[in-house]
This record gives sequence, C-alpha cells and structure tokens, in this order.
Amino acid sequence: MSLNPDNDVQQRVFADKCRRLHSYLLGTKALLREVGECNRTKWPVHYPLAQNPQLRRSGSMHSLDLPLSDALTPSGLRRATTAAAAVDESGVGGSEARLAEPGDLSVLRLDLRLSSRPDSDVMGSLEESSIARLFDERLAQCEGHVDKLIARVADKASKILVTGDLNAGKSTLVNALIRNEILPYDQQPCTMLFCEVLDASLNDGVEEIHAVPHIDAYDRRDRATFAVVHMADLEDVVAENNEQYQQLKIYTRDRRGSQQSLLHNGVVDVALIDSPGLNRDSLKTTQLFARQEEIDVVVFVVNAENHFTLSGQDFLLTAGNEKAHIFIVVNRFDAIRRKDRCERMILDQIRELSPLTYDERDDLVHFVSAHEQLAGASDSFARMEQRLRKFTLEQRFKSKLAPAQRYAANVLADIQFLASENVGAATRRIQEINAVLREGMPRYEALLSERADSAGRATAILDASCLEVRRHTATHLTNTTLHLPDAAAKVPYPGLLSLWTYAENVLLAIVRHLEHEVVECDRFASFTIHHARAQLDALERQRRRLDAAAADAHSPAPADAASDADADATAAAAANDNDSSVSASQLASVGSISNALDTVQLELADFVDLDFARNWAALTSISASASLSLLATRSMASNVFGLLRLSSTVSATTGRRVLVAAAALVGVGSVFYIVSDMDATVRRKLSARVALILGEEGFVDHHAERLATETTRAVRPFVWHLQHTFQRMVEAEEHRRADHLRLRRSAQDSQIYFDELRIKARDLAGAVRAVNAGSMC
Ligand SMILES: Nc1nc2c(ncn2[C@@H]2O[C@H](COP(=O)(O)OP(=O)(O)OP(=O)(O)O)[C@@H](O)[C@H]2O)c(=O)[nH]1
Repeated sequence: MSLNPDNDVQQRVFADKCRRLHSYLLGTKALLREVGECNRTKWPVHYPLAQNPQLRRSGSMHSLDLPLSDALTPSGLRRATTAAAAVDESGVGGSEARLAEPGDLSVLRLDLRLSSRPDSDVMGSLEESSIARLFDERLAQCEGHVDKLIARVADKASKILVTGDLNAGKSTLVNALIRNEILPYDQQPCTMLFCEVLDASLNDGVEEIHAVPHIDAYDRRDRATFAVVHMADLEDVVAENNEQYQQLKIYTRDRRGSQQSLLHNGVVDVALIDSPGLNRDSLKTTQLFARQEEIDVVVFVVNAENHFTLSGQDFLLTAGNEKAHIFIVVNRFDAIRRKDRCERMILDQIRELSPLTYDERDDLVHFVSAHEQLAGASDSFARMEQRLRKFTLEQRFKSKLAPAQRYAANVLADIQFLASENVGAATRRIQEINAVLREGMPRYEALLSERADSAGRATAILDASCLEVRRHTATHLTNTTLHLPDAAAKVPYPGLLSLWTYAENVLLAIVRHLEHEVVECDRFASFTIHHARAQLDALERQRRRLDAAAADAHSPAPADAASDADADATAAAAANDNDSSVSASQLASVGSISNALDTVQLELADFVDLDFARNWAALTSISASASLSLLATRSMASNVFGLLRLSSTVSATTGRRVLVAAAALVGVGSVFYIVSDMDATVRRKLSARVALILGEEGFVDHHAERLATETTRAVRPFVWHLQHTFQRMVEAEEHRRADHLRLRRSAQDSQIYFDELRIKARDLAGAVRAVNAGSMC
C-alpha cells in the first residue's frame, strides 16, 4: 500500500534519478581511473600543498591566479563547508590538521596521519614520487568507494546501519523499532557481529536466523552458505562470535501494518543492521567504517550520558564525506537529570560535526529512550520513528541517492581542482623549460662554432706539420745524397797498401753519414710533432674551459669529468704509442739503409777511373808529348784503337819508335795518375754508386713519406681526441636540449589533458547536480 497517492509517479521519478546517477557514477569512476593512469604513466599529478599557510603566502603553491584557474569548482558545486572544516575551527579535531579552505580537496585529500605535524609539513618532506604513489592509492580507494555507491544506487532496497558507541543502546533501539526483543542486550558490551534484521517476507515468510561465514557468498536458498541459529542460541552467537561468522541475517515479522512497520512498509525493502560498538576494538571499528560506505542511512546512537566520544566524532567526520545528513538518536535520555543541558551540549557537538544534520535537527536529531519504548509507548520515540520512516522511505533521494550524489560531486570537484592545479603546474613547467632553452641557446651556438673553429684549426695544424716534415726531409736528404763525397773525404787515407780497407771505411762512412742525416730528419719530425701537440693542447685546454663553464651552467657536478679523463688517458696512450712507433720506424729506416748498402761490393772499378775526358788535364801534364789524335778519343779502348790506327799511317821504323815511346809515356803517365788519384777515385766512385743505389731505391721519397706518415700518426690522435671531446660536449648539450623538449612536450600534453579533464569533470558535476538540484546542500 502506497504512502502517497502519487506513489507510482514518485517511484518512476526516483527510478529515473537512480538510472541517471548510476550512469554519472560510472562516468566519475572512469575519470578517476583516467587520472590514476595519467598519474602512473604520464604525469605524476601535481598535488597542491596549499595547506601550508606560509607556502600559500609565498605564492609558490597553487597558482590560483592562472588564466584557467577561474574555472575552479563552480560555486554551486563547491562542497558545503565540511565537517572537517568545522573540526579545525573548533579545535576538537586533535592534532590531525584538516583542510579548511574552500579551494582545498576533500575526497582526494591525502590524509597523512604520520605525526602530530600538519599535513603540509609531512607533504613537504615527501618526494614528489612518494606523493604520486600515495595519491594513486587514494584514487584507487576512491574508485572502490564509487563502486560501492554504484552498487548501492542499483540496489532497490534500503539499508539502515545502526551504529554508535559501546552500550549506547543500539540493540535495544533496533528491538524497539521492530517491536520485538529479538536482539540480545545487556549492560555489558554484547554485540560482537553485524546483525541484519529483515522482513520475513524476504525469506518466503519464514522467521529464521542465518549465521553467515562469508557474506559475499551468502544465498538464503543455499544452506551451504549459512548456518541456522536457533532463537535460544542467538545471545551466545551474538556475544561470543569468535570470528566464526561475519554477519547474522535475522528474518522476522513485524506484526504491525505497513503504515507503521519500517521493515514491511509497502514501498521498499528495508534492512536494519545492528553493529558492534565503535570502540570495542580497532578491527571492528575499521569494519564499521568500511561498512557505512555500503549503507544508505546511518542511524548514529549516542549515549546521552557520554555525549560524543572521540571515536564517534571520527566516525561522523568520515561518514560526512558523503552523507550530509546523519540520523542521530540520543538514547538513554531517561537517565539524564538535566535534560535541557544535555540536549544543548549534544546539539553543540552536532553543529560542529555535521552542520547539515544540525540544520535539520528537528527531523534528524532525537532524544529518546528505547528502553521506555519497549516498556510502553513513548511520544518522543514515536516521533523519532515517524521521522526515520520519512527519511528512509519518503525522502529516499535524500537518504539513498544524495550521499552518492554528494560523494560524486565532491570527487568531481576535487578532480576539477586538481586539473586546474595541474594546468597551472604544466604551464609553469613549460615556462621554466622555455627559459632554460632560451638561456642555453647562445651557449649551444657558441659551442657549435667553437667546435667548428677548433676542428678547422686542429686539421690545419696536422696538415701543416705533415707538409713541413715531408718538405724538410726531402730537401735535407737530397742535399745529403749530393754531398756524399764530402762525408767520404773525412775518412783518412792510409796509403796505397791499405787501399781496400780505405774503400771499406769510405763506404762505412757514407752509410754512417746517411744514417746520421736520417736521424736528423727524424729529430726534426719529432720536434714538429711536439710543437703540433703543444698547439693542440692549447686548443684542448680552451675546450675544457668551455666544458667547465657549461657544467657550471647545468649542475655543480663536473660534466663528463671521468670520461674526459678516460679520453685523455686514451690520447696519451695513443701519443706514447706513436712516440715509440717513431723510434721503431727510425731504427727500421736506419737498418734499411745499412741493408741496402750491404749489397754494395767493392769492385776493381771503384779503384780505377778510366774516364779520360774528365781526367784529361791530369794526363796532359804527365804526358805532354802524346799525340793529340789520342786525346780526341774518350775511352781507354778508343785510345788503344787510336794508337793502332796511328801506327799504320807512319813509316815503319820511325813511326814505331814514336808510337812505342808515346805509348810508354801514356802508359806510365796513366799508371802514375791512376795510382796517385786512387783515394779520390774510391771516394768519388763509391759516393756515386751509393747515390745511384739510393736514387734507385727512392731513398729520399721513402723517408719523406715515412716521416710524414709518422707525423700524421703521432698528431692525429690528438686531433681526434679534440674532435671527439667536442662532439661529446655537443651531444651532451643536444641531449639536454632534447630532454627539455621532451619534458616540454609532456607538459604541453598534460596541460591540454588536464584542461580537457577539468571541462569533463565540470560538465559531469553539472549533470550530477542536476539529478536532484537542491538536494546536495
Ligand atoms: N536507562 C536506559 N537504559 C537503556 C536504554 N536503552 C538501552 N539501555 C540499556 O543499556 C544497556 C546496553 O544496551 P544495548 O542495547 O545492549 O546497547 P548496545 O549499544 O547494543 O551495546 P553493544 O552492542 O554491546 O555495544 C542495556 O542494559 C540496556 O537495557 C535506555 O533508553 N535507557
């Protein structure tokens, strides 16, 4: 039977609101998941530390003055002044500072109860990554809660959780509400597990008690999922559960009609859940905190003799995150002597803890005696019962949907707030990166130009050194081969009898002289190499100064100091290698001279010079009477043939005499000349032969090329080293720039993402608000 003539319409409207809210809750969950994904993989969500007043004053936290920040939580959606805020103002919140400012977070606030310091101080000491991790956990919790809300909105039944401090009279109250003393009660704490009281019609009309070990697996039609408890055993099971059962399902019958009964009311299935006292133990209390999230209506029972305990305050603050309205029953009021004073004090507490409940205190706060009601009718109890019925059945939006709407709105407000914060953070990041890139550009350009300049100069030093060594060696050794007789002339002539030894000594002296001159050329090459290295060292020092300046600009740590040292060691090793390779090459070259000349064998021709053309003057002085026709010839053989021809043209006797005399004269003169000029002949002939061999062997070109190559090998590692280190500097700078560009790209993406997120959250919040405008305040 309907409570209202328009009941069907109301039911349809309510069902439509359920459907819409259900879909918006799914949207809210999707946004939470999106933010979590972004926080984990793309951009650790910047968590505002605005709680610290000093930081806020310094302007280093929220950038509320950013262009996009005007799109912060719309005033209509901004959560009502939270109970948390009230706690801060009153100071009854203890040492755990709560958010108090309208721009602060509520649902997504990281509740760090690590110490007695305010949250902001704790946050300040945390790494950004730790905050991101904590925030991720918070998002997951929040998503879990939204899941529960989705289930609650989808569930057509209404659940009323009766909770409060130990011994406040919760069980007595439930009994009074169903007019059946089914739940055990006692002066000492006795409720050890959740007892859900349902109408027997939900169990096919059978009054029965099911003890459920695993509530998620419970199925009333499957006896394997519960144990039936006899009425006589109920007290024992409730009082001494020993964790055997998670919950009792008590199916009972309220003999009253649907107009009076809360359980079978003709509108909606209702379950009354009696719970263990709040401060029984921490496990039970935690379960209770978690349980209230699945519940539509919380009836909070306060012992009038004790007022609100700390656990009670804490519970109300937590529940207040989504339930703006909490039904409060101040029980055992009969035991209070100064009722007005008690009432005033408790209402004062409620005003601080749940302002919206306080605003509707006539409907939501009741001072009763459940005990008296059980003993007989009580007006105050009847009034309370009637208001609870109304709150649960007629104001179902307020009791069932409004908490979900409020929670979703708070989540969406938090997302908008965080999105704006992160748009600001991303904008600041982009500006910082732009500044760094701008400042770094001249340095980068200078580095590029310095690298090009140094590379050009280093290559020029190398080329000039090689050219110099090649030219010097070619010139020097050419002169040396032209003046070999001068070297031979230094060998003392021991006389005709030691002529052979003299020739050997001359040959040796020529070889020694050549060796000496080659060594001279090597020395010149070494000098040139050292000179080139000194010039390259100067360039390297200049590069290091540049590197140190760059390192100063980027970080206090010296850039690539270790790797530079390695590179220096490599260059030094290469240089040493090349030093030794010069010496080895030098020895090899000297050896090669000896070997080439080893093949020079002394010959008779080295001692006799028959070239009369060149020796004509000497011969004429010795044999002035010789026939001029003989002088026209140029070789010994020609002389002989000339003599033979001459002898045939003169008369026999005279001619023969003259010829014999002339021949004798020439012969004696020639022999005398040959003998007297034999040392010069040896020097000349051997020098000429050696020069000829050296010419054939390409001696000058070989050494010019060899030393030029050696010079290149010795100098080039320094050039390479310089180029390499410059290259590394440029690459390091380019990596830094690439990193900055990547970070800027990421910040730009985040800026766009969070701006879109803010708009999505704002639109969704508007839709959530529109489900039942006015129900959220
Ligand atoms: N004077 C008076 N006593 C009451 C009232 N309601 C309950 N009691 C007594 O208070 C004691 C505790 O009542 P319970 O209903 O067991 O309280 P509870 O909050 O369920 O206790 P736990 O579940 O153990 O935390 C019992 O002795 C009740 O008889 C009341 O309105 N007035």
